[in-house]
Amino acid sequence: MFILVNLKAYPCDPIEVAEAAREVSEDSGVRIAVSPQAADISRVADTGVETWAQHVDPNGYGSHTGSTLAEAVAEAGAVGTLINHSENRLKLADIDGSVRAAERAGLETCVCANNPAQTGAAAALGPDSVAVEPPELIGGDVSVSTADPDIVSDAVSAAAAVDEDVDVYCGAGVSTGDDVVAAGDLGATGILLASGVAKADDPRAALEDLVSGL
Ligand SMILES: O=C(CO)COP(=O)(O)O
Repeated sequence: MFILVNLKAYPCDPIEVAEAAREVSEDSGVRIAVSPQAADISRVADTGVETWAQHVDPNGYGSHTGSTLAEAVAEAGAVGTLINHSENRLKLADIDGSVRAAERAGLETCVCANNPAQTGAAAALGPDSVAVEPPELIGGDVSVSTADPDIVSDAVSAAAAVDEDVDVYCGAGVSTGDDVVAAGDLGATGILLASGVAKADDPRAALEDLVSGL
Protein backbone atom coordinates (compact mmCIF):
# COMPACT_ATOMS: atom_id res chain seq x y z
CA MET A 1 0.00 0.00 0.00
CA PHE A 2 1.03 3.56 -0.74
CA ILE A 3 0.24 6.18 1.93
CA LEU A 4 -0.06 9.70 0.47
CA VAL A 5 -0.47 12.45 3.07
CA ASN A 6 -2.15 15.61 1.76
CA LEU A 7 -1.35 18.51 4.11
CA LYS A 8 -3.96 20.74 2.38
CA ALA A 9 -3.68 24.20 3.99
CA TYR A 10 -3.62 22.88 7.55
CA PRO A 11 -1.49 24.82 10.02
CA CYS A 12 0.82 21.90 10.77
CA ASP A 13 4.62 21.91 10.58
CA PRO A 14 5.32 20.37 7.15
CA ILE A 15 8.91 19.55 8.09
CA GLU A 16 7.87 17.68 11.25
CA VAL A 17 5.41 15.61 9.21
CA ALA A 18 7.93 15.07 6.41
CA GLU A 19 10.66 13.84 8.74
CA ALA A 20 8.24 11.53 10.55
CA ALA A 21 6.94 10.18 7.24
CA ARG A 22 10.45 9.53 5.94
CA GLU A 23 11.46 7.69 9.11
CA VAL A 24 8.26 5.63 9.39
CA SER A 25 8.60 4.72 5.72
CA GLU A 26 12.21 3.64 6.20
CA ASP A 27 11.41 1.63 9.34
CA SER A 28 8.30 -0.09 7.94
CA GLY A 29 9.22 -0.45 4.28
CA VAL A 30 5.87 1.11 3.36
CA ARG A 31 5.91 3.78 0.67
CA ILE A 32 4.82 7.09 2.22
CA ALA A 33 4.71 10.49 0.48
CA VAL A 34 3.82 13.97 1.70
CA SER A 35 1.98 16.59 -0.36
CA PRO A 36 2.57 20.05 1.16
CA GLN A 37 1.62 23.53 0.06
CA ALA A 38 3.46 24.48 -3.16
CA ALA A 39 5.56 27.01 -1.28
CA ASP A 40 6.85 24.24 1.03
CA ILE A 41 7.75 21.66 -1.64
CA SER A 42 11.44 22.46 -1.75
CA ARG A 43 12.13 22.27 1.98
CA VAL A 44 9.90 19.20 2.40
CA ALA A 45 11.78 17.46 -0.44
CA ASP A 46 15.06 18.38 1.26
CA THR A 47 14.10 16.09 4.18
CA GLY A 48 14.36 13.13 1.81
CA VAL A 49 10.67 12.19 2.00
CA GLU A 50 8.85 11.43 -1.27
CA THR A 51 7.20 14.76 -2.08
CA TRP A 52 4.10 15.51 -4.12
CA ALA A 53 2.46 18.73 -5.26
CA GLN A 54 -1.20 19.33 -4.43
CA HIS A 55 -1.94 20.72 -7.90
CA VAL A 56 -0.40 21.67 -11.23
CA ASP A 57 -1.96 23.80 -13.93
CA PRO A 58 -2.28 22.68 -17.57
CA ASN A 59 -0.06 25.43 -18.94
CA GLY A 60 3.63 25.18 -19.71
CA TYR A 61 6.15 28.01 -19.56
CA GLY A 62 4.87 31.41 -20.67
CA SER A 63 2.65 34.33 -19.73
CA HIS A 64 0.55 32.57 -17.07
CA THR A 65 0.63 34.70 -13.92
CA GLY A 66 -0.38 32.83 -10.79
CA SER A 67 -0.12 29.38 -12.30
CA THR A 68 1.51 26.38 -10.65
CA LEU A 69 3.87 25.09 -13.30
CA ALA A 70 4.45 21.32 -13.38
CA GLU A 71 8.07 21.88 -14.40
CA ALA A 72 8.57 24.23 -11.43
CA VAL A 73 7.23 21.81 -8.81
CA ALA A 74 9.38 19.05 -10.34
CA GLU A 75 12.41 21.34 -10.18
CA ALA A 76 11.56 22.06 -6.52
CA GLY A 77 11.72 18.35 -5.73
CA ALA A 78 8.20 16.98 -6.27
CA VAL A 79 7.99 13.58 -7.96
CA GLY A 80 4.21 13.44 -8.21
CA THR A 81 1.12 15.60 -8.06
CA LEU A 82 -2.50 15.45 -7.07
CA ILE A 83 -4.86 16.74 -9.76
CA ASN A 84 -8.43 17.84 -9.06
CA HIS A 85 -9.97 17.52 -5.61
CA SER A 86 -13.36 17.93 -4.03
CA GLU A 87 -11.90 21.10 -2.49
CA ASN A 88 -10.31 22.31 -5.76
CA ARG A 89 -12.67 21.15 -8.52
CA LEU A 90 -11.43 21.33 -12.11
CA LYS A 91 -13.20 21.04 -15.44
CA LEU A 92 -12.63 17.80 -17.36
CA ALA A 93 -10.52 19.58 -19.99
CA ASP A 94 -8.34 21.09 -17.27
CA ILE A 95 -7.88 17.73 -15.53
CA ASP A 96 -6.77 16.31 -18.88
CA GLY A 97 -4.43 19.26 -19.44
CA SER A 98 -2.94 18.98 -15.96
CA VAL A 99 -2.30 15.24 -16.40
CA ARG A 100 -0.51 16.00 -19.68
CA ALA A 101 1.49 18.83 -18.08
CA ALA A 102 2.52 16.58 -15.20
CA GLU A 103 3.58 13.85 -17.63
CA ARG A 104 5.70 16.35 -19.59
CA ALA A 105 7.46 17.25 -16.34
CA GLY A 106 7.96 13.61 -15.37
CA LEU A 107 5.57 13.72 -12.40
CA GLU A 108 3.51 10.75 -11.22
CA THR A 109 -0.20 11.63 -11.30
CA CYS A 110 -3.14 10.97 -8.98
CA VAL A 111 -6.49 12.40 -10.04
CA CYS A 112 -9.03 12.72 -7.23
CA ALA A 113 -12.65 11.73 -7.82
CA ASN A 114 -15.79 11.95 -5.70
CA ASN A 115 -17.40 8.63 -6.64
CA PRO A 116 -17.01 5.49 -8.81
CA ALA A 117 -18.44 7.13 -11.97
CA GLN A 118 -15.92 9.96 -11.74
CA THR A 119 -13.22 7.37 -11.04
CA GLY A 120 -13.94 5.68 -14.37
CA ALA A 121 -13.98 9.04 -16.18
CA ALA A 122 -10.70 10.05 -14.58
CA ALA A 123 -9.13 6.68 -15.46
CA ALA A 124 -9.93 7.36 -19.11
CA LEU A 125 -7.50 10.28 -18.99
CA GLY A 126 -4.64 7.87 -18.29
CA PRO A 127 -3.24 9.05 -14.96
CA ASP A 128 -1.10 6.71 -12.87
CA SER A 129 -3.83 6.54 -10.22
CA VAL A 130 -7.26 7.80 -9.23
CA ALA A 131 -8.18 8.46 -5.59
CA VAL A 132 -11.86 8.09 -4.74
CA GLU A 133 -12.93 10.32 -1.86
CA PRO A 134 -16.63 10.84 -1.01
CA PRO A 135 -16.87 14.56 -0.14
CA GLU A 136 -19.28 14.00 2.75
CA LEU A 137 -16.73 11.81 4.55
CA ILE A 138 -13.69 14.06 4.02
CA GLY A 139 -12.37 15.43 7.30
CA GLY A 140 -14.64 13.19 9.35
CA ASP A 141 -13.97 10.46 11.89
CA VAL A 142 -15.37 7.51 9.93
CA SER A 143 -13.28 5.93 7.20
CA VAL A 144 -14.67 5.48 3.70
CA SER A 145 -13.58 1.84 3.92
CA THR A 146 -16.01 1.20 6.78
CA ALA A 147 -18.71 3.85 6.16
CA ASP A 148 -19.19 3.06 2.48
CA PRO A 149 -17.07 0.11 1.36
CA ASP A 150 -19.03 -0.29 -1.89
CA ILE A 151 -17.72 3.07 -3.06
CA VAL A 152 -14.17 1.72 -2.90
CA SER A 153 -14.87 -1.63 -4.55
CA ASP A 154 -17.09 0.00 -7.19
CA ALA A 155 -14.35 2.56 -7.92
CA VAL A 156 -11.82 -0.27 -8.34
CA SER A 157 -14.17 -1.98 -10.81
CA ALA A 158 -14.90 1.27 -12.66
CA ALA A 159 -11.22 2.03 -13.18
CA ALA A 160 -10.39 -1.55 -14.20
CA ALA A 161 -13.17 -1.49 -16.80
CA VAL A 162 -11.50 1.50 -18.45
CA ASP A 163 -7.79 0.90 -17.91
CA GLU A 164 -6.33 -1.91 -15.81
CA ASP A 165 -3.05 -0.04 -15.42
CA VAL A 166 -4.63 2.75 -13.36
CA ASP A 167 -4.25 2.22 -9.62
CA VAL A 168 -7.13 3.13 -7.31
CA TYR A 169 -6.51 4.77 -3.97
CA CYS A 170 -9.17 5.78 -1.49
CA GLY A 171 -9.51 8.44 1.13
CA ALA A 172 -11.81 10.36 3.48
CA GLY A 173 -11.84 9.76 7.21
CA VAL A 174 -8.92 7.30 7.13
CA SER A 175 -6.93 7.50 10.37
CA THR A 176 -6.01 4.02 11.62
CA GLY A 177 -4.15 0.93 10.54
CA ASP A 178 -7.43 -0.98 10.50
CA ASP A 179 -8.84 1.55 8.01
CA VAL A 180 -5.82 1.01 5.75
CA VAL A 181 -6.12 -2.79 5.89
CA ALA A 182 -9.86 -2.56 5.15
CA ALA A 183 -9.14 -0.36 2.12
CA GLY A 184 -6.61 -2.87 0.83
CA ASP A 185 -9.12 -5.69 1.26
CA LEU A 186 -11.51 -3.72 -0.98
CA GLY A 187 -8.92 -3.52 -3.76
CA ALA A 188 -7.36 -0.11 -3.14
CA THR A 189 -3.59 -0.01 -3.58
CA GLY A 190 -3.12 3.28 -1.78
CA ILE A 191 -4.57 5.68 0.76
CA LEU A 192 -4.92 9.44 0.38
CA LEU A 193 -5.42 11.08 3.75
CA ALA A 194 -5.06 14.44 5.43
CA SER A 195 -6.53 15.25 8.84
CA GLY A 196 -5.57 11.92 10.43
CA VAL A 197 -1.92 13.03 10.18
CA ALA A 198 -1.97 16.80 9.62
CA LYS A 199 -4.25 17.45 12.62
CA ALA A 200 -2.79 14.76 14.89
CA ASP A 201 -1.10 15.82 18.12
CA ASP A 202 1.63 13.33 17.27
CA PRO A 203 1.95 12.87 13.48
CA ARG A 204 4.64 10.20 13.86
CA ALA A 205 2.40 8.05 16.09
CA ALA A 206 -0.45 8.52 13.60
CA LEU A 207 1.78 7.34 10.74
CA GLU A 208 3.05 4.37 12.76
CA ASP A 209 -0.54 3.32 13.40
CA LEU A 210 -1.41 3.67 9.71
CA VAL A 211 1.29 1.20 8.64
CA SER A 212 0.89 -1.13 11.63
CA GLY A 213 -1.24 -3.72 9.81
CA LEU A 214 0.81 -3.82 6.60
O1 LIG B 1 -9.37 14.97 1.20
C1 LIG B 1 -8.64 14.12 1.66
C2 LIG B 1 -7.29 13.86 1.13
O2 LIG B 1 -7.09 14.48 -0.10
C3 LIG B 1 -9.07 13.30 2.82
O3 LIG B 1 -9.06 14.12 3.93
P1 LIG B 1 -9.25 13.46 5.38
O4 LIG B 1 -8.20 12.40 5.51
O5 LIG B 1 -9.04 14.61 6.32
O6 LIG B 1 -10.63 12.91 5.42
